[in-house]
Amino acid sequence: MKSPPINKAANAATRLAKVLDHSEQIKDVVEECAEELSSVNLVLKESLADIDHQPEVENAIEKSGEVKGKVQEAAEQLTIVNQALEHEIREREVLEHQLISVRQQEASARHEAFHDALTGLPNRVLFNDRLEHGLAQAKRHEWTLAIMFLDLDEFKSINDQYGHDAGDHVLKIISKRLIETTRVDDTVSRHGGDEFLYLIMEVDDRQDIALIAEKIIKALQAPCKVGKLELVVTASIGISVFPDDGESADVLIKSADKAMYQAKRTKSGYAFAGKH
Ligand SMILES: Nc1nc2c(ncn2[C@@H]2O[C@H](COP(=O)(O)OP(=O)(O)OP(=O)(O)O)[C@@H](O)[C@H]2O)c(=O)[nH]1
Repeated sequence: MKSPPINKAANAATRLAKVLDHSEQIKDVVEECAEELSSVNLVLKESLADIDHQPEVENAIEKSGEVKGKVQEAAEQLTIVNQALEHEIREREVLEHQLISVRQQEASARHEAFHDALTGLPNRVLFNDRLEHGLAQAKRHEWTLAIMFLDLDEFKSINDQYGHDAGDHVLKIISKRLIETTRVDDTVSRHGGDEFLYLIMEVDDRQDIALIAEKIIKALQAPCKVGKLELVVTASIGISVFPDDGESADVLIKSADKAMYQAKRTKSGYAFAGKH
């Protein structure tokens, strides 16, 4: 599986920390070598003082002293390199945290763009996208789809009698129940106010759709508990069916909206668009 960029960046800092660890070990070895060379040279010099003058041995000791100097210098350079590595690791860690925070902000902005702030349901934009996608699939596989336009009845009176906050609370409870009545492949969205739209994928026939509408109406029947209040909210549902009532998203939504008004007028709970 491909790792996401944040993980890759995090791995980069971890890899760099491993390189630093390795480099620190090498520096320790080099420092140890310099110390050993130094003590060996000291012993050699002391021994040489006791014996006859031997220029080759003196030269060798001098050379060894030079080597010790170089090894010491290498150890110092390694210390500088390791400090730079430590600095780089700290910088990367800061960048990684910034990257994670930017990604989280992006994800939350994306969520906000496609969801309703009050209820968390998909919004109009996401619903339209799912509907377009659903219609394309339905055309390809010759499926029947249903669109339901659900509008709460006299919701204004809840706001008027109990206040806007109570109204918000009711909308959240209703939304939760609507989600619970939705199958995985279906979508329920809030179109603003007290209007909700359903996309029901792959239904068999109108009898099937009617059963779903009845299930939704039943789910809404239970009183909504808002503090000490128990508020009963009913809804009217208009239903349009693809392909019978139209081929485009726009036509299907308008037909469902029209059918919803008919259901509201006749207090029938739900009504199908057209005459079938
Ligand atoms: N609490 C709350 N109320 C909202 C929100 N959005 C819209 N409303 C209110 O919802 C009410 C919808 O009222 P109407 O469109 O007149 O519908 P209704 O009262 O349900 O009447 P019918 O649809 O004819 O049954 C209005 O009072 C809006 O102010 C919201 O986010 N929170």
